[in-house]
Amino acid sequence: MLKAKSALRNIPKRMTKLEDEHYFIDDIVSTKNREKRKMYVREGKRIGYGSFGTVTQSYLSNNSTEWLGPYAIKRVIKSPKVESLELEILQNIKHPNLVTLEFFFESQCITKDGGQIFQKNFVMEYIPQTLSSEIHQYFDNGYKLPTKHIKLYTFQILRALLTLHSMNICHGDLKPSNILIIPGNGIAKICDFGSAQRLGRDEELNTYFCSRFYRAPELLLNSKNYTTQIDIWSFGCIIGEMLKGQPLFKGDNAKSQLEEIAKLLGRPTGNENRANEVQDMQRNLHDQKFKRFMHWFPNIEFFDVDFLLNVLTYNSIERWDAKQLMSHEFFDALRNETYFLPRGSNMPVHLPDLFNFSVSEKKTLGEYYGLIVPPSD
Ligand SMILES: Nc1ncnc2c1ncn2[C@@H]1O[C@H](COP(=O)(O)OP(=O)(O)OP(=O)(O)O)[C@@H](O)[C@H]1O
Repeated sequence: MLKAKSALRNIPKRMTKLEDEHYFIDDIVSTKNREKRKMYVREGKRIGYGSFGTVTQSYLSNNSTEWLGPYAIKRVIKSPKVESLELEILQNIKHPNLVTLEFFFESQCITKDGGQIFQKNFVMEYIPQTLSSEIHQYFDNGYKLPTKHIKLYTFQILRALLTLHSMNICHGDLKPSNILIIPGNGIAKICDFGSAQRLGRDEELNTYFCSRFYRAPELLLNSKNYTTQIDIWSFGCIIGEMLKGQPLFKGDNAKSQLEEIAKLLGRPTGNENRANEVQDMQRNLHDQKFKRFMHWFPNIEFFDVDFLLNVLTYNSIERWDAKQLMSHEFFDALRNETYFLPRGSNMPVHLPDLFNFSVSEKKTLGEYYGLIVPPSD
């Protein structure tokens, strides 16, 4: 893996290197019309160096004088056997809350010991901020993320998950650094489909994926029967992080990760029953779990605690899915008021269009559609 990583720093061989800063490729595919064309590529600063590849801020040109961009180019090693689900998702699922792929191309490079590495290059729209950097911007300066912003970004994450999950695809690595945001207009888009999996096939499922702090209890326990609900758990961890300014559960290994989770949720009894839980909660506000949530997340409303309880649930069947969560009172603030105040601004800005659901989204939402859109829509 180390060898591969150092090889990735080289300019790929099938591209003709013209000058230090740009090179020529003769078969770049546009996702708009699937046509192949010749283009120049100029790679700039490195913006991500993940476990699977590199991401650089880049520009493209038809003539090497006028440059289009910036774009983000993610370069990953191409497996000769496995077809890339990452490319399939980026190419085929167009959604306002999934990062847009503009072009892609293949390349190859030579390692120091003379081996050959084949690579895929995804040329995506460039979105300079992540939810992770946004959380830091606030908390490092002694502020909390405004509740409206939390609701705005999380609603869009759920909208993206609704579409992925309706295709039985789990993202598999949801975390704040994989949520790209545009703070000025409140847009959020999920990126990084490198760990995505299509579930429901009879193949042996991998349980070792997803960054530990965001890994669902069923994955920590090595269950082979997990569902797309593992992303909902990660989603809950993201909200927790937006509220607290740091990862909600920070274990050093799977066992201590489960212990951290138990500090908030209590120990799993093996017989969690959501219906009873709600009854208990309504009957007795001093319910232990509810009290712990209130203690961990002071200053949030009753309904917001209820929302979190529905997300951070051991039993993945009782954990609410994307459409149920989108219909929760937690998001009423987005249905009732159409403005928000971007960071560092005192001019309210119109919320992005959150409810312009496509035909297939409406079909997936079914009876929930009426509960999710604002009354006048
Ligand atoms: N379209 C984009 N625009 C701007 N930045 C991006 C874009 N895509 C990815 N990035 C940045 O690059 C980082 C790494 O990208 P990505 O997660 O896709 O790669 P990875 O190798 O799977 O990384 P990791 O192992 O950290 O998940 C992201 O966390 C994000 O900060």
